[in-house]
Amino acid sequence: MTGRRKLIAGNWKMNGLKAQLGEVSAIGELAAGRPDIDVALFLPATLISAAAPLAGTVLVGGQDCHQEEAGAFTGCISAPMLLGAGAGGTLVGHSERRTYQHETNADVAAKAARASQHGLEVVLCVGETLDTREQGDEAAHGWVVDQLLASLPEGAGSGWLTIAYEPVWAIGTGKVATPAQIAAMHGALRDALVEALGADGQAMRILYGGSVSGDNAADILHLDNVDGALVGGASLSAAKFAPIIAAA
Ligand SMILES: O=C(CO)COP(=O)(O)O
Repeated sequence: MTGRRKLIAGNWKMNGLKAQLGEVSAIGELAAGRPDIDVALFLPATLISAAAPLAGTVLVGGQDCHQEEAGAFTGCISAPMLLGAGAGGTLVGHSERRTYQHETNADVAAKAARASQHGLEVVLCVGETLDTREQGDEAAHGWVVDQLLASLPEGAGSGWLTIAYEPVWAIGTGKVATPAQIAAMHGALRDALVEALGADGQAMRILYGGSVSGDNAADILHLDNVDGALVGGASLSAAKFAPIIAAA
């Protein structure tokens, strides 16, 4: 036993209208049946205030927050706004934001620090592209460890921060990393966290994400140093999310 509670988290990305709120209630019911694990849903900001009262014990979060407290940043959402809408957490550094919004490691660290100042739980995402993976496992480990260390906020702590390893080539592609690839990367990330944070690095959760489904969840969730999953497509419906929660 590691002492780390499993976290099964869904990321709805740019999906979800009010008509889908029934899925949040249904996922809340699934979570009520598993008090031994944590369940979270990272929803579009437009749904947070309506979803929070329906979610039961599920932590409802945003998918990004701006590093500044407030100001002239049209279209952006601040940590206090997420909190005010009823969120208990946020993702930062998802590869889609690193790619399409050009977020840097320094941005990601600043976003995480700001979110934690406001008491939000944070899931910080890292992961390599196919080009990097094709340079070999050692190169991929080194690259992702460097990305993690450069994205870690000041005062990183296992009480509020979770890491998610999401290989970019496995996101939305149906190409899940092999159990051996996942175990090796999570081991490398664990070693880096322990070196950077000591005992707290041992206590910090590391999730896997990338084409997780009911079919592969059990094989992934029982690997050493895999403390849960960050699930995209299969979190959009309670029916598809249920077997992943059951596998935890
Ligand atoms: O990016 C992901 C979760 O943040 C993974 O998405 P998929 O599960 O759809 O591959």
